[in-house]
Amino acid sequence: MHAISPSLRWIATGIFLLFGAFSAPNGNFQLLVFALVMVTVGIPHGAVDHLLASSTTASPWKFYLRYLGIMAAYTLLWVLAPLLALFLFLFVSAYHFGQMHLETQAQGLVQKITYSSIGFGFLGLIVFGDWQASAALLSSFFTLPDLFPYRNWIGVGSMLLLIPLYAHYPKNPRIWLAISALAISLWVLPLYLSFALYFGFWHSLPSLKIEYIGLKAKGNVGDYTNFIRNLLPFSLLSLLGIGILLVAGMRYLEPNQLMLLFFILVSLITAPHVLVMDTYIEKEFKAKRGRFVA
Ligand SMILES: CC1=C(/C=C/C(C)=C/C=C/C(C)=C/C=C/C=C(C)/C=C/C=C(C)/C=C/C2=C(C)CCCC2(C)C)C(C)(C)CCC1
Repeated sequence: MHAISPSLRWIATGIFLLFGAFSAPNGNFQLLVFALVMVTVGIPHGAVDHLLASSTTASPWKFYLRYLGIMAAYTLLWVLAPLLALFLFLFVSAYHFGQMHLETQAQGLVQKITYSSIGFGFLGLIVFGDWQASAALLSSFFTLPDLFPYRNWIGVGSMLLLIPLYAHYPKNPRIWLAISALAISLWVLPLYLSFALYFGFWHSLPSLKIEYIGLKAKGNVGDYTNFIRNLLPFSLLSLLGIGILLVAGMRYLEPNQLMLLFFILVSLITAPHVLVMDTYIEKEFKAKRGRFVA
């Protein structure tokens, strides 16, 4: 996995751009690619959180109670204050995305702001690159201001938020080119392809690589097959839970509302997952300088 994933990311980027060019109007095709990516790498990348946390948590039961407790609290927040829950989801996601690009220790506030800036940069390009689709999704539940006229400026702002990532690699044109190519791809692709490309190949796959290397070094998993076997139980459980709720929702909700429900359900597992990864990265990468996985 270590050797193949960098080139795999670029092959995926090329294929997604071809998909985008030839299938843009076909919403079903986009959704199929999106679903495939979520099922194969998106959801599974969080499914070994219990193994990653095993070195920092005294008892497994404490871990599961805390994990499920955070999910329950976040569900309550969506019910009581949906807008706050959405903003929190965006902030937490941005921090987590940025952190996984740099894999550095968060030395204080500046580093945490750096992570968030990078994450918001990529999220901004994904969400505002196809604002029509994003707005349709969000406005199925929230009242939105008309941001379409500002879309290009927000795109420029998102690129500026990526400056800390460029600055992290002074005089490294190869990495700068990689960041720029990814940013442009995310901006031009339709929403679901853009999100699937970034989340699947630039976040989940590199995260799985980090998880595999770390767990193998500690003897918690064996070869790839054993790692995949460890990913299966909680991936299947989560997919089953999400699947049941989406199928139940199909009776009452419009397609865009269902899609938003999907993101809401993902946000529930995102909250504890980000905490586990934060603790893990802080501990494991103390001595290392970060790197942009290109
Ligand atoms: C271990 C465990 C488990 C499992 C877990 C898992 C499986 C996890 C996963 C995790 C995950 C899987 C995570 C994820 C993350 C994600 C993210 C972070 C995302 C983000 C996104 C966003 C932010 C979006 C945005 C948007 C768009 C794109 C469009 C428009 C709209 C909106 C704005 C929403 C269980 C629970 C069973 C049990 C206990 C233990």
